[in-house]
Amino acid sequence: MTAPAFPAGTILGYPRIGRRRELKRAVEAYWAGRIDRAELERRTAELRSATRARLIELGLGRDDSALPDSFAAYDQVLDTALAVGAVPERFAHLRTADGSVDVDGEFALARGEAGQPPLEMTKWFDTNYHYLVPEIGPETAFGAHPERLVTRFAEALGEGVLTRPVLVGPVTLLALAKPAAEAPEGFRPLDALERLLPVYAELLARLAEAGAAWVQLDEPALASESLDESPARLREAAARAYAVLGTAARRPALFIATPYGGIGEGLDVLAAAPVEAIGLDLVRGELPSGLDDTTRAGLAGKTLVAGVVDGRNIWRGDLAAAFDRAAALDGLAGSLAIATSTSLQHVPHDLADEQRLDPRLASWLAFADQKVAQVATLARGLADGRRTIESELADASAALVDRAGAPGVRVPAVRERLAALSDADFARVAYDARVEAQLDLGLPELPTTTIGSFPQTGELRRARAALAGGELDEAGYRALIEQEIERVVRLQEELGLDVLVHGEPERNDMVQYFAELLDGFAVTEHGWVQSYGSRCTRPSILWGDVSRPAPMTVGWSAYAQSLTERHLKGMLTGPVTILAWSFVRDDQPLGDTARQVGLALRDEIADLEAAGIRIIQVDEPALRELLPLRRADQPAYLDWSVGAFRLATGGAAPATQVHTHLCYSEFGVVIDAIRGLDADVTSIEAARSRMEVVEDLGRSGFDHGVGPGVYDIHSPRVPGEDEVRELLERAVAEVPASRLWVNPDCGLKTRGYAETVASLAHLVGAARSVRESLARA
Ligand SMILES: CN1c2c(nc(N)[nH]c2=O)NC[C@@H]1CNc1ccc(C(=O)N[C@@H](CCC(=O)N[C@@H](CCC(=O)N[C@@H](CCC(=O)O)C(=O)O)C(=O)O)C(=O)O)cc1
Ligand SMILES: N[C@@H](CCS)C(=O)O
Ligand SMILES: [Zn+2]
Repeated sequence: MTAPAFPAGTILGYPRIGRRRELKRAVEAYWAGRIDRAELERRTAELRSATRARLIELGLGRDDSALPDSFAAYDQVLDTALAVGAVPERFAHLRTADGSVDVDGEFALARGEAGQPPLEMTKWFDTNYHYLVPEIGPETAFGAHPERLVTRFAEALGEGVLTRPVLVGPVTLLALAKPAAEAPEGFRPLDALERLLPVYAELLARLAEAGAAWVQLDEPALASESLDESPARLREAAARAYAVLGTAARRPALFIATPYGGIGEGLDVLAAAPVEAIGLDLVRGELPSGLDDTTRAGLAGKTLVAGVVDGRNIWRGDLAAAFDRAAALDGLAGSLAIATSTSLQHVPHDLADEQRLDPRLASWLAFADQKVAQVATLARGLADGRRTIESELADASAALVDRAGAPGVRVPAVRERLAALSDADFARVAYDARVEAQLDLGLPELPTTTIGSFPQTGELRRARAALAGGELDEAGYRALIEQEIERVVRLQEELGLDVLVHGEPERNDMVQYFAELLDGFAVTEHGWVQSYGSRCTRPSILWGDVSRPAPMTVGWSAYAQSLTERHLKGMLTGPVTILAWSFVRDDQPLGDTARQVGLALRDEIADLEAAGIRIIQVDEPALRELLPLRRADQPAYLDWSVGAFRLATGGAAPATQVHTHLCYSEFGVVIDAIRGLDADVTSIEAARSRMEVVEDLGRSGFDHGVGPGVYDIHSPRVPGEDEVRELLERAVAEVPASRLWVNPDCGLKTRGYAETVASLAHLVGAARSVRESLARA
């Protein structure tokens, strides 16, 4: 086909939450019954319209398919799964008369419904975004449901904007899916590719009919070596998929984007395929080199879309280097375009909204809107020559120089302390000796505990907002938090939990709370980024050397301990997670930064011990998330990440019981790293996957304490006592009871009190009943 011209500059996706979290507010109001469906539709349409207007204002083209339509009410993977009819059998009743699933059905899949747990949720590549895992089996009734895509395309066209619909590509959709419950042993979702392709072809035909000139298919699976399918099989699948889709009778031009890393030989496959544009992540991936003649010939007829503006962080970066990287590709393909390396969904909307950031720091930054403007600048430079954008390039370079020399970026005292570390600082005494030293904790068999947070009530959040706005003073805020801590402690005593927590009511977020108290970080006012569904976080900006000016959690933990005879577990966020969920400086290796955070936490642990806290949990839910997608990079990562955790905890006395907690990921591939953390007890998400991870841990020879989650806290569903007991019995079959803990999958901050109390009562009841049956055996 003769392709329409690809836009000179584009982005792979844009934040959809809204600059004031309009999407969050709309869907949560809908779920709470405060607005009806028509109002929900009205508000989401308004948000999309505002987004289009903004992107055009920032320099993207109105009528050249430069604007991606990357909207999703909950999740883009779920939207694509629904567009191809991949609805799990257990949710078949959600299909409407024409077989599609409407927005209510979509929310039911995402959030579960009575008696039916939701789709599993897990991390999207190495990001803090969570997608819903499609369930695919040989019987999955695929069918094209283009209505939503077409309606949104028409909505934009009605405003005179020619958008570029975005879908997750067929290879990635299947590579990220899990086998449906009823699939036979050994079935792999990618086996369903042949049946799925005609459905994608149908979607493309319908979009072409509606007038779409280009469609973007995201195939990040090609950039990952960490999926269940081998890179070779993924490439083979991509070759087949695009041979079929590329020769479909009626279709828009195809832009295959491959964000999150380099695709290596995947480029040969896409170059050979009958598609019109290929997007490369040139921030994480390499410039193509050593290409053979066939690949060169394939590229000659295509557009190469150079992803040189980093979609993953908020640094303004080296714009001149980005330009040169893109320009180096000139002549390699039929034409060249500029893009972001990934969707901008991982960064906040607009730096201009941040009035309280230090202006010097702000001059080093670029949020989504500034990155769109960077794309437009670079595209102009490619078209009109480098000299036409010389002043923008020079300004960005000057900001980089300013940043390198600014006070706080390199603090001698922090660097000297790091340089003086020795191996001994990274190790505690042997585990067996620690078990001995901890016997006087007097814990029962199968001790019960929670992961840290209790429900974050509206009252707490409002109080924090009032404190920030000056309507509530420090003393009033402290009194409220202490009142909440006391309530949570009493509740846990009544429920009969063995190891108590203070409930984390003082924390806006488990990373931001620490970032606000550590030197080297800045926080934003409006820098929200979608984490999953309607939930957002405000990643902090780690810009300088990190140190701890004062204790951060000791006051709250000591207060909670003073209220009870039981052990109170201190609660910290680990160095890897603090890095993973912040925007981290890019001017030194992550390992160096992680060790600085590790030292600050080490001091906090010493202060908690001095305050009489005997059990301390250091959460590392992001340990798996940061694992590099390329295997060659993984050993170095595992080395520094495990090292930073051990540095944080290595000073703890043998009698102090160190816990860690992991969630939101499949941990099979980092089992050795979990062992390497050498925590006395590891609590780990397990309920949704029915304890699979316990088997993995057993196989790996893991012989420390373990608390596989027996209550899935991601859904408002209250598990029955029998259900919890059954999960516990599975765990007891794999792990000696002497090492087993009983706890939920994760913290309870997103839950309401009613379901929390009921679920914890069942958890304690189930633990008691299993304890009794063990005693009888
Ligand atoms: C454990 N998880 C976390 C991840 N990343 C983090 N950085 N933090 C995490 O905890 N990644 C993996 C998972 C993802 N899970 C979640 C779970 C829950 C949320 C969540 O609930 N987010 C909240 C925002 C939390 C927050 O920062 N709250 C602040 C600000 C509160 C606020 O919005 N205030 C209002 C005013 C008050 C009012 O009237 O109610 C306002 O500003 O408008 C606080 O508590 O002070 C969310 O609402 O989405 C995220 C990730
Ligand atoms: N301590 C944290 C861990 C979440 S991953 C909490 O309970 O919310
Ligand atoms: Zn967790």
